[in-house]
Amino acid sequence: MSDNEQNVIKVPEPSLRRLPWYLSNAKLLKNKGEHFVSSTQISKEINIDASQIAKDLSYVNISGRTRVGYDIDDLIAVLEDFLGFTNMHKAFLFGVGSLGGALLRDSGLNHFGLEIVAGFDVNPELVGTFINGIPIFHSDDFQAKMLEYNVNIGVLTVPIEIAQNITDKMIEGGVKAVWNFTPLRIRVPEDIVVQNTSLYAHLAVMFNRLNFNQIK
Ligand SMILES: NC(=O)c1ccc[n+]([C@@H]2O[C@H](COP(=O)([O-])OP(=O)(O)OC[C@H]3O[C@@H](n4cnc5c(N)ncnc54)[C@H](O)[C@@H]3O)[C@@H](O)[C@H]2O)c1
Repeated sequence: MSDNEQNVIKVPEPSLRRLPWYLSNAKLLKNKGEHFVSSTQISKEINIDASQIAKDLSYVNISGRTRVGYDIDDLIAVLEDFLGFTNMHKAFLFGVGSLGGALLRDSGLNHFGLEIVAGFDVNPELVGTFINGIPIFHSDDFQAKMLEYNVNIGVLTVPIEIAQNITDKMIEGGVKAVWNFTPLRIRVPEDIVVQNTSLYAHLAVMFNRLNFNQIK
């Protein structure tokens, strides 16, 4: 199997969500001077069953050595490559408000393979300015900018009322994946990837567990 084929395997979502944890953990152990890491070691650090870790890592093109485990440098390189963090994926962001502005300021996204190359807004105070070196254009200029930049991801941080409209425009312009931060379940054609992300959903889980622990 070639590396490219390996990368297009449809890995179950729970495994995909865990792989970045293994990556962070491997980096942490490397910084502590370790050269090898086993599933059992990772298991102790992040409290996930060792057999689950071994299964998750079986999706990745790496094999461990009996007793010593995985070479840390290899594990980091293979995970970064598999997760797509080594390829920069260019994106446009729509809605440079509190959340959109914060995402533009977050240089951390670059370490995870996402480079937001431009923001779009309608606010005249924002259009023509830069945040973190990233230019902000008027939404009306989106189509023209699509031809200029090689982008296939759109980050959606506009008010909910216009979320569908902006999504439709993005897709018409050639965007193939939408990272949707709005609470709207946007409708898209089948071949378009949507990732919904909500900080608030995680808060609800935290509050529920907190209340549960308090009455225990
Ligand atoms: N997923 C999360 O965890 C999370 C967290 C915070 C906010 N949100 C959502 O993100 C969205 C933005 O929230 P916010 O607090 O940043 O709002 P905000 O009002 O600060 O920002 C919205 C921005 O969109 C711009 N805008 C309006 N019309 C536009 C258009 N046609 N094209 C491009 N930009 C346009 C506005 O000028 C403004 O700058 C909302 O839908 C909100 O519900 C989600």
